[in-house]
Amino acid sequence: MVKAGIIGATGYAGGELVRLLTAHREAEIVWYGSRSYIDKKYADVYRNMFRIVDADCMDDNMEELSEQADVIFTATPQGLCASLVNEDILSKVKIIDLSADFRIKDVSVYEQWYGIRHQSPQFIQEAVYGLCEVNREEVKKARLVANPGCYTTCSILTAYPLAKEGLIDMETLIIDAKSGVSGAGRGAKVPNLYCEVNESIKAYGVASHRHTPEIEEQLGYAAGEKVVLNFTPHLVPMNRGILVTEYAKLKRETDYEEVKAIYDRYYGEETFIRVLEKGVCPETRWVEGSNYVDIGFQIDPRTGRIILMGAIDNLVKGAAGQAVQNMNLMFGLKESEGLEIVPLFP
Ligand SMILES: NC(=O)C1=CN([C@@H]2O[C@H](COP(=O)(O)OP(=O)(O)OC[C@H]3O[C@@H](n4cnc5c(N)ncnc54)[C@H](OP(=O)(O)O)[C@@H]3O)[C@@H](O)[C@H]2O)C=CC1
Ligand SMILES: CC(=O)N[C@@H](CCC(=O)OP(=O)(O)O)C(=O)O
Repeated sequence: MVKAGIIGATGYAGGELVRLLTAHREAEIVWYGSRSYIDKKYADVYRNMFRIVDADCMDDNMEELSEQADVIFTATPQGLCASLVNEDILSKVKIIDLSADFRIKDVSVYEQWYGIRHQSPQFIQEAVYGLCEVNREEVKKARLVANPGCYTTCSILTAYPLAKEGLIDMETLIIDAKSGVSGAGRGAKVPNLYCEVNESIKAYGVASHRHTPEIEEQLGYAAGEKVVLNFTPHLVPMNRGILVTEYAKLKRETDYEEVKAIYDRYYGEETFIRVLEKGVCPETRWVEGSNYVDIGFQIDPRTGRIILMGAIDNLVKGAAGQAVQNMNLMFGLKESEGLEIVPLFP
């Protein structure tokens, strides 16, 4: 049994980790970390866990937790993991950080976009970017995994095969994304109140969202060139889900069959990536509660562009599900253990 500790178990991403790990046959949770609910019953915070989880919430003492756990998940605000981790801890326990602290290799880019000073830059190079389908072999050997962001997971996986194959002109790539409100976390913020989001859709973080450099860096590795792109997120009145629509000029003439063959070559064997049939567009509702990424595309011969679409559940493949997938890889478990979940409907 893999002993797992969660720092930030009372947040949305941490709560989803609790849900997934509770059903995992090879893992047990030994630490339900919190800041505001220390010594309170976890099931009093999330009542879906009534008679399922009996434990109390604990603090964020990573030193102590590293003596008890084999793996620590940090589902906490930006900067916290970097402020807690040290060599002694990493020599005893593996860490999967759901924040952005170790995702971006250039510390100055991280500090510029996140507006905070990095507390442990010495671990950035070692950290593996935990996009399982792309970095599977590196994840298996890692002791520190940077779990990708929710928008970024969906944006990168949707474009990755075409970027890697050089089929799209990366200078023309534009990513338009929509997210449900749980993407903003559980903390009370006026812009996320019911009356502020219900019956309305808005763009935010225009030309400035912090997922932009993460997407640029990863798609840059795939394309083998520096990538600069427009990424515009939107907040939509639903609980969960991310939908991305990406537009790029094709570098040469192509057709449906060729593009489909590329996607199939990259993702045909992937459990969690479903490339949809011709003419079918991904919808967030068909992946809700699951670790699936649904991908579709359409060539527009009129404009010479291809339009790519991807959908995930931000809390599962966009956060906790991918974190569990990473844990499975790091501990030599079946990659899909605990994640073989059929999406909810309707
Ligand atoms: N929500 C999403 O869809 C996604 C989130 N993420 C990332 O996951 C992380 C968590 O996000 P999310 O769950 O949405 O956020 P929430 O605001 O819902 O939860 C934050 C969690 O961190 C805890 N926490 C806050 N400050 C501290 C602190 N100083 N010390 C210890 N614990 C603290 C909170 O404890 P308490 O509630 O007890 O005060 C809570 O458990 C973030 O880095 C986020 O960027 C990544 C991908 C998707
Ligand atoms: C809807 C919403 O607010 N989404 C969050 C991103 C989700 C996320 O948690 O991403 P990180 O892990 O990179 O922080 C945002 O736009 O900031």
